[in-house]
This record gives sequence, structure tokens and C-alpha cells, in this order.
Amino acid sequence: VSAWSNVPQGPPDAILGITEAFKADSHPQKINLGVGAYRDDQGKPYVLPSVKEAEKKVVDSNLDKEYAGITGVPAFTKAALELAYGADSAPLKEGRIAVTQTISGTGALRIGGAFLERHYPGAKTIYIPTPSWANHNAVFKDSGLKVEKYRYYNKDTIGLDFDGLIEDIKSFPKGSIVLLHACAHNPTGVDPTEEQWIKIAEAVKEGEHYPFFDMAYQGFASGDTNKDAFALRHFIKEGLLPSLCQSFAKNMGLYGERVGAFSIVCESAEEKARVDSQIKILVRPLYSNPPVHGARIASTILNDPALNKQWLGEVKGMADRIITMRALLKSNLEKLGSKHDWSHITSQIGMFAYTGLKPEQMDALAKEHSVYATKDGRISVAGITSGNVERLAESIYKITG
Ligand SMILES: Cc1[nH+]cc(COP(=O)(O)O)c(/C=N/[C@@H](CC(=O)O)C(=O)O)c1O
Repeated sequence: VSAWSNVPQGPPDAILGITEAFKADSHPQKINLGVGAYRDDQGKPYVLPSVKEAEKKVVDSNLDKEYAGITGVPAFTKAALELAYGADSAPLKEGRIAVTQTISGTGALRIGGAFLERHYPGAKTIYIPTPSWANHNAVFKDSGLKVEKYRYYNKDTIGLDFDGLIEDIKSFPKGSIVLLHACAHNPTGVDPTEEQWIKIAEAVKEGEHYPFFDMAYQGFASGDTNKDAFALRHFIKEGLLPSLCQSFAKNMGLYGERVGAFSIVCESAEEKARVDSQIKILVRPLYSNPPVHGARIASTILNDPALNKQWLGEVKGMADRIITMRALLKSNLEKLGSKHDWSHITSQIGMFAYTGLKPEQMDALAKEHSVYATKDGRISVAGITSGNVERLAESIYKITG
């Protein structure tokens, strides 16, 4: 008998499975609002011109294909830190930030989870928002951490449950690990205001909790990379020593190149050296060292002033297109005479809109209208175009009135 006869059939991935269903649909105007990947106004994947330019430079430099170090391409990780923490960041200038290149954002979360599981002095439990990115739970569980939740989203106001969030953070056992979405919360698109972030930092500091940031959308939320890094940089100004997971999948469109970074702000350069040595010991038996091509593209963009400027313009262009599609969807729903308040569609930020539609309504959207999105009512706004927004609004209106 085969060794695998008792392997059970597992469920399709909540997010990536939507694309399978979309592909199977033959409707000529089908719409895919599932996976959080940017599309242009023709509904096509977008390779940023700055990325094409940078890739040409990389290829023309005839680099070898030798192994990168365990922590990846140094010119990339150095520039990734500067993008996130800011050129004038104190810990950065004092050489106190340990960093490794990772297999995109998921890899950063996994390395971070595994590092905390192995070295965190407190309880090996991580508190994640309700709701959070569908994959967070499995990433941290598979890292060996216990996953608990804190209140984040208020379904009545379709906004932030700020009081609940603060109450929960204050109720955690002292020194708990708290996962925070730095910007463009997935799936709700609801972010704390800067004033609320200041209060969240106070609550985290008061409880001596450990802040673990997931920043998968820097620049993609507001169109301004510095603005989107406000929470992370404020926590550091307050003397907190966070971990950070970065992804260049969305803001550079490097989805399939798997470019990311994981960093830990340490108390001193000496501590950073010890932490760095343990990160290497953790990465080496996992995948030894990361792929160089995507990191070389990202590093070329970040380290070349002209390309960096061009890239920032392109990121802002993506963010602006999303903001325009939010406004178009809302105005189309209103034009149809919908009685609902759709202001959350434009007040939310980043790749996703949390519509408030129920799972059975999302099912009906797919079955009756060939509009595909995840059951939780999240739609990837990037999938909306000026060509499909009217049909989308009609479909939602027919279901919600
Ligand atoms: C918050 C968050 N963190 C990390 C990731 C991982 O991205 P990576 O490609 O590993 O850099 C994603 C991806 N989110 C979209 C795609 C996915 O689910 O993989 C999504 O939510 O659709 C996130 O939304």
C-alpha cells in the first residue's frame, strides 16, 4: 500500500482558489476581484516601466549567478531598510537593525514567526487582528506559535473597532507579541488614523508588548512611501523595538519574483550582531539563500535616484487608479439608486474594499453575475476598471438593493 493512502483531500486556498473558479467561468464579461494583485485599466497585470528599466540594467551588467549570502543581496536589504525606516532613522544610523532578504512577504512572516518561536523570551503566542490576511493564521501556526485574536473591525460601522482594539491590547498578558498591519489593512482596507496609531503605540508600550509589523503595501496605500510607514516609524520614535516584514510584490509588481525582507530593530549593534547570527542559523536549513534576480531589480530601483523617483511616480499612479475606481464604484451604486451607505468604499485604503456583503451574497455575485471575490466580502479594487465598474455596480445593486 502507498505511504500516502491516508493523506486527506484539503480545501482550496480561500484567496488563490477564487482565481481557479474565475478561470473556469466562460462569461465574456466575467470579473475577478479575488487575489490582491494590481491590474491596469484594461484589467491586465502591470509590469512597472521602472522595473523593466532596472531589469535591463541588471541583465546588461552580466552579473554571475553565484550564491547570494544567507541573508541575500546586501545592496537590496540595505535599501529596503532605508525605504521602510527612513534615511534619518536612528536605529538605522546606529547599525542596530538586523535584516535578511526573504521569499517575499510570506517568507518574511514565516522567518519572523520561526525566529520568535525559537528566541522570544515571553509566551510563544501572537495576537492577530480580526479579520486579518487569510494566510497569517497558517503562517504563524506552522511557525509553532499559538495564534490568538484581537478586535479590529466593527461590522456595524464597517470601520475600525478602536475601543475594542485598545481594550484587547491592554488585556493581553504583559509582553505579548502583537501583529500590526502597518498600512492598507487586509482584508478590510480600514487603517487607524495617525492619532489612533499614537494611542496604539502607548498601549503596546504600557503592556511591554512586542510589535510585529507586516508592511506588504508600503507606497501602495496612500501613494506616499513615507506616509505609509508612519506607524512603524512612530513606534520606533517611542523607543519600541519592532520586527518588520516587507514585501515588494505589490508596490513594485514583483509578485512572482518573490522579493521581501525581514528585519528586527535591536537595542545595540552588539545585540544586532547576535540576532543576525541566529537569523542566518534559521535560514540556512530552510532554503540556504534567496533568489538574486528580483532583489537585484529592486535594489537597482531603490539605489538609482532617477529610477527611484520614476518608481515612486508609478506606485502613486497605481494607488491613484485604485482611489479613482473606489469613487467610481460608489457613484455608480448611488446612480442606480442604492439605498445603502457606500461611504466605506471610498474611506477605506489600499488594495481592498471590505464591502460588508455576506458570504451567500458573494456566492450569488459569482453564480449569477460572474463576479469573483472572497467569501468575506473583500474585493480587490485593483480588479475594477472603467470598463467593468458599471456592470459591477449593477451586479452588487441587484443583490443588495
Ligand atoms: C497583509 C499581507 N501580508 C503578506 C502578503 C504576502 O505577500 P507576498 O506575495 O508573499 O509578498 C499579503 C498578500 N496578499 C495577497 C496575495 C496573497 O494572498 O498571497 C492577497 O491577500 O490577495 C498580504 O496581503
